[in-house]
Amino acid sequence: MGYKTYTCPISWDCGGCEWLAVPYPIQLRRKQEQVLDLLGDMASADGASLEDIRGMDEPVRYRHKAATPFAHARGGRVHCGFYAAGTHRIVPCDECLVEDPRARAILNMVARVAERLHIPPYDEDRGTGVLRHAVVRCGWKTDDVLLTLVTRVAELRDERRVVDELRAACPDVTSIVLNVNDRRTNAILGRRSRTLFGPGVMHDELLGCRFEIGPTSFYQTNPAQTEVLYELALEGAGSSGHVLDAYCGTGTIGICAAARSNELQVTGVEQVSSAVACARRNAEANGVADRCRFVAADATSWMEREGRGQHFDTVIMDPPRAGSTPEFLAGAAALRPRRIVYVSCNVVTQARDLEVLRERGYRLTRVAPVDMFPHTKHVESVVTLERR
Ligand SMILES: C[S@@+](CC[C@H](N)C(=O)[O-])C[C@H]1O[C@@H](n2cnc3c(N)ncnc32)[C@H](O)[C@@H]1O
Repeated sequence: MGYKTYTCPISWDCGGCEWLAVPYPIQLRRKQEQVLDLLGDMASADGASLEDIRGMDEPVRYRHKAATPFAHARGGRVHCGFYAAGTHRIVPCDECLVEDPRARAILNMVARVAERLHIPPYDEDRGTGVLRHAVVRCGWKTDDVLLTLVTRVAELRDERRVVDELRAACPDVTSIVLNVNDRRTNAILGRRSRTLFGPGVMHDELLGCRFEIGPTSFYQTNPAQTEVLYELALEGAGSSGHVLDAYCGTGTIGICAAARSNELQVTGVEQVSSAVACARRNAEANGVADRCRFVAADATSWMEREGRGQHFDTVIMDPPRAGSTPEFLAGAAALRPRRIVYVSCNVVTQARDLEVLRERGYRLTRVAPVDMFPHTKHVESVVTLERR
């Protein structure tokens, strides 16, 4: 790919791809250095290998999830796009370099339909209006496109017509869900969802397994690199024994592991109950339900209440950016699994948590950075630890 850079007409305003002007090989080098700074001392003290970051061949169109806020504009227009960096000013966008090309056109079309049908955008200062956000999830290996409309109210006026217009304007959309968020919050999604059209979920495939993903379930936004990330986690999981898949979302890592080896049994723990329901259906769909069990619980409470009495050969953990808790980490180490595989989207919190595991008898054996978000400063890393 050499040292070419990519251009985007709104890159100065949008703030989404803060490293767009930096050639991709240099972005990768910077991310590698970031991981080296944070984990290098631990890795060399433990004799672990710090591998080269795994990047993308062509770092464009990788985001299979896209979202937009909505706001009033002059003359009854509805604005949508990205928030300008550090503000809530909306920068319109016709086409985004890093998104699945279908996604932005659909989001813009939602704004046009809202204008035509006089659906008022949400006013975050006053807490009034209806349409807050729209989120599009596009399948990578499937043609599924799930559109979620996030509204302040539980019912849309003229709901049938809204759906008909959206379907006519966006024939790629295979499902439409209404998600209600009536809280004064920056969080996009609310807790209640209702299907307006189609199955209300999308499907995708990772490492040969098929997954159902609900509108409020976590699903990695870069599926191509997710396969790279999961391969690393599965190598750490081994091919037999009992695996704990903590912070499991819709069960993707554990199910891929179970599908690969009949000798593996999986327990997954996830706090979003609708994601756990998806995980159970996903285990059925992939023929591994007899060896996979999914529990809806806070990972720390589960570890303190139920985990303690169980035997696990491997713990895979993939917590959110804030990382895990000292209690979960202490509990995981007390189970004395042979290996712990820590998948992280925030190496700062990962480094903090790894220190706890090292103090409790584990040593790093492998550090493998992965670039899931080209043109941003974010880096993921998969760290494998073994009991000393
Ligand atoms: C980074 S995602 C990983 C999900 C999954 N491993 C995957 O690759 O799709 C983190 C997951 O942890 C869940 N989560 C966040 N806090 C949690 C907690 N305290 N207990 C259990 N799950 C939690 C989130 O809902 C999310 O599904």
